[in-house]
Amino acid sequence: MKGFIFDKEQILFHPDILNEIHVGILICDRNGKLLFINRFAANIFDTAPNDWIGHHMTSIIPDSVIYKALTTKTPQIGKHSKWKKKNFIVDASPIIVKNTVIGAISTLKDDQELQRLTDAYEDLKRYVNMLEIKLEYSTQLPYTFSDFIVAPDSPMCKIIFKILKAASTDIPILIRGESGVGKELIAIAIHESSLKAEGPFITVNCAAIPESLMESELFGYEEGAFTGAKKNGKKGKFELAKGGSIFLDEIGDMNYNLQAKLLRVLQQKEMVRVGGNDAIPLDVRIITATHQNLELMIKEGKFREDLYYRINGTSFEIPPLRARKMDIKAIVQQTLVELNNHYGKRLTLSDEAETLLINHPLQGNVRELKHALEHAVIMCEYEEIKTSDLPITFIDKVNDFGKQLSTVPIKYRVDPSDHHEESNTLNLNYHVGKIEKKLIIEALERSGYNRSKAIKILGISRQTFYDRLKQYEINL
Ligand SMILES: Nc1ncnc2c1ncn2[C@@H]1O[C@H](COP(=O)(O)OP(=O)(O)OP(=O)(O)O)[C@@H](O)[C@H]1O
Repeated sequence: MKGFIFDKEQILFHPDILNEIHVGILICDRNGKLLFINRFAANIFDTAPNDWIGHHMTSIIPDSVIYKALTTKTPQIGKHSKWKKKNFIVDASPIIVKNTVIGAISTLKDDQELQRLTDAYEDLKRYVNMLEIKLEYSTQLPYTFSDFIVAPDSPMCKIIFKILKAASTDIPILIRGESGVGKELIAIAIHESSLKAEGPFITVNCAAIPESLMESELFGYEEGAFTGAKKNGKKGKFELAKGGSIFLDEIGDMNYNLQAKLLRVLQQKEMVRVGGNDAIPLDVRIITATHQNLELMIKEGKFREDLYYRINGTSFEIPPLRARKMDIKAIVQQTLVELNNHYGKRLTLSDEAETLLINHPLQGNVRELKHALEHAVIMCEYEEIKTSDLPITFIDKVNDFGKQLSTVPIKYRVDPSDHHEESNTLNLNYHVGKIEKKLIIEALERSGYNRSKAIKILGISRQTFYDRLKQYEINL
């Protein structure tokens, strides 16, 4: 036990009680002599406690707040104070017994500590805010849609409720909408809230699988069905999805002849493996998606009308992200929290960057938005994401889209020629590489990061495409 004489009384306590806390404490007597200083305060003042105890406050800290509280007999709250370039906040109060001031006490908080606490508080507030948003619509939306971020006042909420009604039946569902709006995410949620939730969820991207392989991919094959066929044959996606759901993504890209085979399978509720004879019963929920106008394709003779009616028990159109700006905000907010956690950062978004995101055409929808944000989080070197941290091509698109947009100041546009490294070189590979990379990124963005479409746009083979992604470190 240690202590001090206070107003002729010996006061004893264990010093750790006041030394372990992250707030400085000073106590002085009725004459202004320092009686006690805890470790935190001593650190702020860069002194050893014993060097100061017994000295008059005015001799150690001229204009000290504690002395002012003592002499004016009035509490001094939230006073900013400075000591050798260190800023801190001081609260001080006289100690009054039986109407007589017998001393004073003050607390000191390091301004940096205050900053740290404010930052932590802001982080926590953002997190709570995000949880509140989640909670608000999670009371309305079922857990199966927990990954699907929507604002509480989003038009998507109504659509989701309708989807859920359909999900609980066996009816085939067609999901429509631009690339990247979340059709696959919705298909997963439909499966999870369906009667077949316990079974597998199998995805087939009808645009990505070469036509020649599609039939065996879907329906499987028997041993010896064709050259290169595996021993014992192979199960198709429909067989793999048994008891669960099959999600036929980009159904509009399915070859016309195969459409007829698919229709037969759906009508007869059974299928036969390529090169086989035995009928295998079909026990799957059918969910399809497309970004194409199937009705127009039917008129143009590119999509079978009978298949259209078979897959379209009911259909839902997911609006593009630019048509539901409240969702952009909600997605940005939550994605930033997730990215900060992932990259160990504590970044916030500047107003300019937020304005740009909200006014962006976002042709690649949520996928494009998330990619742009991740790029910005990785590139950002300070505490706030600026417009210039977003990908150049992304900024260019908003400028092209809305030249009238006064909200995106021209100063935020980054000119690629600003990067002078090696710009004087005539090395052909260097320049060809730069152009190739730019074209690949452009194709990816135009296709809403749909690889198959990007490959088509670029007119290169899948292998070359993936080789280039690796070579230019383009992460998808
Ligand atoms: N509302 C949302 N909340 C959170 N993430 C979303 C949302 N919508 C889409 N995403 C994310 O955006 C990306 C694209 O979503 P998804 O693949 O489901 O879109 P899609 O419409 O099926 O695209 P495509 O037609 O190109 O296949 C995924 O990473 C998905 O998780």
